[in-house]
Amino acid sequence: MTVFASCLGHPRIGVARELKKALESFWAKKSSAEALEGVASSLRRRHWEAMKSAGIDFVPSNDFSLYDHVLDAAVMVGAVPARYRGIEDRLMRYFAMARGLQDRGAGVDVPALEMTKWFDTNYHYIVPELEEGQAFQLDATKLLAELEEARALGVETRPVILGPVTLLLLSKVASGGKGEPLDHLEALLPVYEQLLAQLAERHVGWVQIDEPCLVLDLSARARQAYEVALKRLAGSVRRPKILVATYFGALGDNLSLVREGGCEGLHVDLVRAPEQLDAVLAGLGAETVLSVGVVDGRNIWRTDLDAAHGLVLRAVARLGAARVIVAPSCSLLHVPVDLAAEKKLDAELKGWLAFAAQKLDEVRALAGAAESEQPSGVIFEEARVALSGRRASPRTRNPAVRARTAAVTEVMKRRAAPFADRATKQRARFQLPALPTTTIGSFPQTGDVRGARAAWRAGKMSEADYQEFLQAETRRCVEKQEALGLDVLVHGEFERTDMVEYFGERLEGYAFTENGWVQSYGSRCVKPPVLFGDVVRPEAMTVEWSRYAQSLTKRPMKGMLTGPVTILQWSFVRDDQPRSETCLQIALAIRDEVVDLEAGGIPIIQVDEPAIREGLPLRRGDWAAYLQWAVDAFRVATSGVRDETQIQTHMCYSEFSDILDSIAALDADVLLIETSRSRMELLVDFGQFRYPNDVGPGVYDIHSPRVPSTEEMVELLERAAQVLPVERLWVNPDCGLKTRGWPEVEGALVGMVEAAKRARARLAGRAG
Ligand SMILES: Nc1nc2c(c(=O)[nH]1)N[C@@H](CNc1ccc(C(=O)N[C@@H](CCC(=O)N[C@@H](CCC(=O)N[C@@H](CCC(=O)O)C(=O)O)C(=O)O)C(=O)O)cc1)CN2
Ligand code: MET
Ligand SMILES: [Zn+2]
Repeated sequence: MTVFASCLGHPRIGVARELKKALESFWAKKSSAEALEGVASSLRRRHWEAMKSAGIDFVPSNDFSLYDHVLDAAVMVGAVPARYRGIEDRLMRYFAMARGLQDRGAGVDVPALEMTKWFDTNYHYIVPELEEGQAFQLDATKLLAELEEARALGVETRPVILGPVTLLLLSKVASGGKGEPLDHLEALLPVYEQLLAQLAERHVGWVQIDEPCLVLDLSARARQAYEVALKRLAGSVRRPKILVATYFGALGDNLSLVREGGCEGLHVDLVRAPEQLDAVLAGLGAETVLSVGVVDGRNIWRTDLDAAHGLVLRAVARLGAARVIVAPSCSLLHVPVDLAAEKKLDAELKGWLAFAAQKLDEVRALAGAAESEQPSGVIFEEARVALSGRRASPRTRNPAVRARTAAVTEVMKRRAAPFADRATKQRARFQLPALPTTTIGSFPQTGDVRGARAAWRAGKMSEADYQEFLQAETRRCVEKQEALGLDVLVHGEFERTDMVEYFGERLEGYAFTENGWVQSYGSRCVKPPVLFGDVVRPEAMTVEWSRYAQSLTKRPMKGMLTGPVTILQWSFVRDDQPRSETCLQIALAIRDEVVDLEAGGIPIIQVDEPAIREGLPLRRGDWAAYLQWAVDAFRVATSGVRDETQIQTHMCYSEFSDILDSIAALDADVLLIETSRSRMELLVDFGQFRYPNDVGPGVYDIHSPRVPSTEEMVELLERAAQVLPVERLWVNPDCGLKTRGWPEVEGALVGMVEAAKRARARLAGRAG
């Protein structure tokens, strides 16, 4: 009997971001739908063949997506809101849901569906929208086409389907609608039953039904939904075998739901939650197959194969080889494609890493060795050598850094004076008008900027020319902001590729990749830097740029840094010590930078923490511990400055009504947050909570090229002024402007400055 190897999902963007390029070229009308489909299909082929030749027995299909797999699932069940239904062309309709569609000539202007974070990852999914009386209808076109496409290549696949309960739990009810998404379960289930029947008709052996919501704290209602849904799926008359896939955490109490459900297989994440193995083995149905996720699908370290093997062996001992499948912990969507594409990483470090291709080899090796007590073979030997090398390496430990984190005191976590006193001094220093205007930091990363950087990297532009180019961009940006009449300026971040990658490149303890791209949303990718050792800041990272920018203007220039929690969250982080420890090391490096900026004459410093909400543990019971160290890290990073130096912070994805006390505990002088898409709903909570410091509620959405009207922005400011004191309000966009073009940015900012003026006049009576 052999143990099978499986993969829950392959990265889809392509090792050279082929999909990104094809999508953007199609959207820019530079290439046809056929060309896009051609690239997509050759990527699918390449990925299937890679998995096949790695010896993976359960190869997924329908894990590919042109934009997002949750959107694919919404389309598959017919959850297409009315405003898109008139769009005839399938592909146009799909992208309209993903990105909105504006065609002035044709008089079409439909906004996109909302987008939000996929669990605690930096991947974003499209939020399905359910209408009142939502009728579902199966549209299995994509799923079946991919199944047959793989078959034509001689690959038999296990299709991946987002499960019905997770689909509903991730959806929202269209605004103005009543009830909650789970109300639609009864209407939705027949679509899944039909789909299963169609797959049975096509002799599909297994399907993978993803139900990651099974690792969350579930309401009674959601538990009941699982009871109903899993039984209904399992009870379908004709269907393939079902593997229920869970990942990103432990099943906990929800395990019984799966057992009662009666599906043939369960996948569990033993990387995030190895401790759940015993409970799962004890609580599994008598014949259920267990897919053990023992290779980390969320990080890039080479697997400790002996430890992973230990877990597999325990499962085999209990269940027998026939009931065990070896797998990565989750879809490989969250890791880069292939380490072999990295030519510049040093050999030692490279030996510590595994990207998707290498992880598949690890899965295969673990499956092959599942029944031997003492696994041997090259890959096990190499893993042992690499791991012991990594454990012993002086590159990962720096005594000075450790001494410094151990010596962090309570005083280092506190500004010298309370906010009220700081605010008085800062007001006297800056003399800003009421409702001061500012931006979040980045200005458009145009083709020119990226092109210059690419040329410089390729050695086609000299260092001096590149620096001069960046200075000219910065100068132009400062001039524009002055002309627009903004009150607090920024330098524009032209020297940065990605905010986190930029800091990773300047800190010791970090490595960075050439091709380590991971999809963030749609065609947008990030290259998370690799944090492998203790973090040291060898020299100032941003001071020269900020000083240069400040030298160009009399208005206050904001220094622009990324906070420790976000740097941690958006990097691939070492797994050999607690994240809290690593975060504190980063915090100290940022603290030094903050202090250097102040010494360099920068009066206001923004320390962004957009990922603080994303890092929140999936289970509520784990929140307090996380929030404690995350808030502490931010405070360590920002408390080294004088009262007169203003600390701002920025957060997008601002669903933090339930962590407002922690947001307040950051004690930033000014908090610039995303609020425009929720029409300031969040601020009501801020008002009720009596959020003590200054707030800049974003007055326009930067995710769309649409230029908002001035009146719209005035209205939002008036709403904000109803719940918070006018004298503590700032005026700013929702987030940075790097993904936008200059024309729309200028249009929007002209309007924003004007909106602030009008709001000042209207609200003058109320300002203290
Ligand atoms: N890390 C991170 N996570 C985040 C965010 C973020 O800003 N950073 N924002 C939120 C939303 N997520 C986002 C993720 C990515 C991008 C984004 O714009 N990514 C860029 C890549 C940015 C980058 O690193 N670009 C490099 C490489 C650019 C490139 O492709 N160069 C071309 C040539 C340049 C040209 O001529 O176009 C090439 O090498 O072929 C650079 O600027 O140098 C993209 O996909 O397009 C935006 C938002 C949440 N998560
Ligand atoms: C994703 S938050 C971005 C903050 C950063 N300062 C910027 O403007 O781009
Ligand atoms: Zn942001």
